[in-house]
Amino acid sequence: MSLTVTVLGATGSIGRSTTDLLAQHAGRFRVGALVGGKDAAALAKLALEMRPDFAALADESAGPALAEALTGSGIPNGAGEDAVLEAVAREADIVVAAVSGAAGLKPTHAALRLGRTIALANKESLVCAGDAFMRDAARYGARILPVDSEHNALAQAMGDGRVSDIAKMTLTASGGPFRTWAQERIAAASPAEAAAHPTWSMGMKINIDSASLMNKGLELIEAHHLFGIEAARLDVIVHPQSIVHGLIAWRDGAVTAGLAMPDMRVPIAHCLGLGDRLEIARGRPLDLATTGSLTFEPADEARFPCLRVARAALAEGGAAPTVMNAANEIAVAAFIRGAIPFYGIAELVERACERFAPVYVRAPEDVEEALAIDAEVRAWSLEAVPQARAAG
Ligand SMILES: NC(=O)C1=CN([C@@H]2O[C@H](COP(=O)(O)OP(=O)(O)OC[C@H]3O[C@@H](n4cnc5c(N)ncnc54)[C@H](OP(=O)(O)O)[C@@H]3O)[C@@H](O)[C@H]2O)C=CC1
Ligand SMILES: CC(=O)[C@@H](O)[C@H](O)COP(=O)(O)O
Ligand SMILES: [Mn+2]
Repeated sequence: MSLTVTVLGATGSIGRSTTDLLAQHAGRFRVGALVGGKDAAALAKLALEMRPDFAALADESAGPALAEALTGSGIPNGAGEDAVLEAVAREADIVVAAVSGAAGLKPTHAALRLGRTIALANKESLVCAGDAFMRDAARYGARILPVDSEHNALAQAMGDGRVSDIAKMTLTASGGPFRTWAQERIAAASPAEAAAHPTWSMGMKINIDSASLMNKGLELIEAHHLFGIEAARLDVIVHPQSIVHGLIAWRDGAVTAGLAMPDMRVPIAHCLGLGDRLEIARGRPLDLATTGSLTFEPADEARFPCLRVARAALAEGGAAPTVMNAANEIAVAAFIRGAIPFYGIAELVERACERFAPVYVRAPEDVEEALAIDAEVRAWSLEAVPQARAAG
């Protein structure tokens, strides 16, 4: 019997890698709902290829374009928040959560409340509302499978080991496009330069996060929630080849690691396989002899202050990660549209963390509270953008 897979963020980078795998293994999977943000043409094209049970866009105003593009196809569709929730409510064995940003939290949490198996790429859900999210996953019997390459590699490296036996869990970072750049050059970097990731093909927001190393900061917080491990036993190391994705040093000195070519279909296939290993057509097998050297170096928090800010938010706990994530999303969007320089991102995020630290001390009790804090910090950060520009 085939498994039904719903994809949130279907038209994005992770969404496309997922539907590529679903198409390759059409006998094993059927497509439940496909959900996108606002790109009606892209979702309609994908829906015509994949024949889902339902297609939905978050942006209500894009609904008529989607409906028109799917006229005569027989594919039910809709737009707006209710349509997205209707998509989530459709029967599914696996929900791939691949919306970008905290916008993914509500639909992913709705799937979680239905007790679904969730292949989670949307790390911002965990950064925004990690405690409540993981608590509700347990409460509603939802299984969370990590898609993020480092966390998936770490889950595989864990085997049946115990978290209490871990001495150190290390996430690798490619170092991003500015790994070897001097601080002055980074300060003047353009959005196009920041988006030129050296090893992975990804969406715009995560590309900028990788360039600032905020992505690795988000991932430390993600690992804390996924594995239930505290900050003191979490580490980051720069590994420019992106072949080793995560390492676990055990208390007896043994180290297990997860390796693969930098292709997101590998961790996605691991999640979709639910214990079976799926073949990936057109995948490049890892060949260490031709790869040559695997190199490692420490992360430089002076040139990449976002990593320092994220570590501080993780150490502080409470609502600090919620605040940090919201400010970062506004700052990244401001950088992309040219409103602030690259280091304006770290500056704005740090100011937001300082501003809100005394206001929100404890962790959000539920997802609704997390989203309320998120909205308040976004509004404040938007107001602060011109000041950040002057300061930068
Ligand atoms: N790309 C990668 O290799 C990796 C990504 N991740 C994580 O996965 C997530 C997705 O990343 P990526 O695929 O790169 O992002 P993309 O920007 O490529 O895709 C984002 C997707 O989300 C959709 N979307 C945007 N806003 C909404 C909304 N409000 N409701 C529903 N859908 C929405 C977009 O639709 P539309 O285009 O119509 O707006 C698009 O389908 C992120 O959290 C990222 O950190 C983690 C590891 C690796
Ligand atoms: C593919 C993936 O998992 C990304 O999150 C990746 O980690 C980004 O590369 P960086 O290591 O440069 O952040
Ligand atoms: Mn990652």
